[in-house]
Amino acid sequence: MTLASWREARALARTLAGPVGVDTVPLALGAGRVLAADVCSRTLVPGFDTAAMDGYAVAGAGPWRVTGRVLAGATNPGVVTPGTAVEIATGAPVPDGAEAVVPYEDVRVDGGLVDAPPPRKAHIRRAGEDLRPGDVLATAGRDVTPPLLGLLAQGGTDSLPVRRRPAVRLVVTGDEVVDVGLPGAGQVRDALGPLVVALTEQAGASTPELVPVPDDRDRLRAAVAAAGPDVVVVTGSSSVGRADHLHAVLADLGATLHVDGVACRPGHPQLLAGLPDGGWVIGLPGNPFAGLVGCLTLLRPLLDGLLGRAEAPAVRFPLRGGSPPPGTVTRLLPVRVRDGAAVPVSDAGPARLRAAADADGVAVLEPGWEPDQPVEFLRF
Ligand SMILES: Nc1nc2c(c(=O)[nH]1)N[C@H]1C(S)=C(S)[C@@H](COP(=O)(O)OP(=O)(O)OC[C@H]3O[C@@H](n4cnc5c(N)ncnc54)[C@H](O)[C@@H]3O)O[C@H]1N2
Ligand code: MOO
Repeated sequence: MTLASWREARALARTLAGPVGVDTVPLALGAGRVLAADVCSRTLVPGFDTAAMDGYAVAGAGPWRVTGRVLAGATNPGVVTPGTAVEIATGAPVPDGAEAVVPYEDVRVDGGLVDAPPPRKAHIRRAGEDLRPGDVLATAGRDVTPPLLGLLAQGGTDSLPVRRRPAVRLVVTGDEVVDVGLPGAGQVRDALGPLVVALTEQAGASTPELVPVPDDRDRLRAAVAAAGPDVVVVTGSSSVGRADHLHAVLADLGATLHVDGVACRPGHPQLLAGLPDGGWVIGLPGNPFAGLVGCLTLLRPLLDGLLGRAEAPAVRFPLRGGSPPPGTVTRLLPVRVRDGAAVPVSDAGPARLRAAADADGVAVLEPGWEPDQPVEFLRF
């Protein structure tokens, strides 16, 4: 199989998987989920003509005789006629006939009369000026954000149709990999476990089940084949070394390789395969920054597809620095975003995470990119 270009690999990961099923959750638990259907307003907002200031609801020109008071929550705000006013609170329904609310700061009070120059602004929010029944508030595929939750509440929503969180198993391979404390002779601390778990949760999937596996073909096969998850992510074991068993295991399981190596630096030994039972397998290179690149290239787009997430337009910045990638290779470069430009963070070897940890995301330098051209930016 020839190496896929970075963009082809990413597009394939995005489009191969159809969306998972739908959960219905209470509105308050909707943040961070992906909408599975359009949501419409069920009501007028504001629900009634509403005072936007504390002051006096008036009709005609002043002075006005004050005939009453109406506070928020009132159900019968009464009436004003030319020459009369009702004292009113922000959020209260305005009396029939009111043409404007004059804020306290603008009136002179003289006995039972208030006076002010002709109001220049009505300070009345009209019924339905924000939302009307049937207005589409959010479309399927949108991420539910805190402000969207507030808007949906205004529109009378109580529960939300969202995509089920995809289930992920994270298989961390390597005889030398330890998951706590300080590594002993020949050992290395697992850097990909925490990184992939966090990235998976951030993408909207369930917290992955983490399965450490030694460099053993049978143990790896069992961990990949065990039923349950939508996606199995395997770290390490993706290359051609004697202890790299993932290709052999995928062949044993009758998997279809959709991506087997990507023309990018770092992270070329990454793969995406489909299991006969419909599950997906992603192989990430063991070198930690290369593994992170694999997450951005294959894992995050695959989860986006499973979640039915609408594709966000690419974010591009001019790049201050960086050198063109060789030939048909795409280079992924940790960058900070400063003053509208992407600035490389130096010293980003495939095994090193320092630059990525100090960066806001990666810049994508595609084949043919030349200095000072804009680059796509992928935020962490
Ligand atoms: N003959 C070739 N050798 C290698 C090639 C190649 O094309 N031909 N590619 C190199 C590249 S590039 C990478 S990346 C690695 C990928 O190897 P694997 O995915 O098989 O991973 P390992 O060999 O198991 O480990 C590589 C490296 O990363 C360390 N590692 C592994 N897992 C973790 C972890 N969870 N946390 C932190 N560090 C980890 C491991 O100890 C090794 O140092 O292959 C190259 N070789
Ligand atoms: O590309 Mo490897 O994935 O450099 O570390």
